[in-house]
Amino acid sequence: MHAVCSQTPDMAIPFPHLLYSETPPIPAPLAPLVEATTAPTQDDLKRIAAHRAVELVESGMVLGLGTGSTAAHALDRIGELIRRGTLRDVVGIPTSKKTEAHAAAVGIPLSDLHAHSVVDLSIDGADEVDPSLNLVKGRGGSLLREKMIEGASRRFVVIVDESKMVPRIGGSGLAVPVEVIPFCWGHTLNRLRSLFDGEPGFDAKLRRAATAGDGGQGDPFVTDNGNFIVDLYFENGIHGDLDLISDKILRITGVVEHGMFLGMASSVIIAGEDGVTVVDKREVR
Ligand SMILES: O=C(CO)[C@H](O)[C@H](O)COP(=O)(O)O
Repeated sequence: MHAVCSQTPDMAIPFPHLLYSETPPIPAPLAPLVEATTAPTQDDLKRIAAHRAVELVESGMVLGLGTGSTAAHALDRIGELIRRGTLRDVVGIPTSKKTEAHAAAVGIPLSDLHAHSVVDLSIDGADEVDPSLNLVKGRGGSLLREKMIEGASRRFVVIVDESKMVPRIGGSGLAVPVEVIPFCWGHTLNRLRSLFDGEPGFDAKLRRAATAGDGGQGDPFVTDNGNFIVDLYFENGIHGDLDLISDKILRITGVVEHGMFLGMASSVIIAGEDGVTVVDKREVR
């Protein structure tokens, strides 16, 4: 722990009864998504979920463009449909600089929340999804812009492969990210740690930029907003009232936002080896 303030330091789908199908409003995919004879890879499943979500995109829409390897498939598909002339007059609001560059490269016209304070449809991936459609997002580091844009959306559709479904968020052994300002980040980290004092197996760590050979002690990872990320680790997931826990985290001065997206998803599209399941917010607790 740094004492000095420094600015540079395969599970079953649990909702089979909620499965419904939609009538595709757009032409079929240009090429087969998966060779029929081989089992789909995880990336195939991500693409299948993404293409299913893009079926919801209509001409004239303002779109929230997600970040990550699953959302990237949606960007490619939207770009493809724009180039074919199937989609017209759509604009996309990117949730990260990486997405901005990708969207521009595939020909999606870009905008922002200044010009469009209401977004028609956002499509994005997630790191974890619980049975109530609460999410963990931000392991790619884009949680703040994602939460702003997806929170401004009439409809927020989450796209995942089935490995992202968990009984309890924070329980997959991976981090729940919290974006913090660089100033005195160690102090903010300690305050986050004391919030979860007594939680068995809890840990909080500053995220470092991935640099080969530095033993994980390299420069801090810096978000698109110039902030740092503190990753929270829970041994058995986050227990208790998630809204209350969210409020407690956000009340710490120095915290900008966290990666729990509670009650925000309108629906989740889950691609698995046995097919696609769509779970709608209205059908869960
Ligand atoms: O929240 C995110 C980025 O901040 C991503 O949506 C999340 O990490 C999922 O990524 P992937 O689709 O690559 O698994």
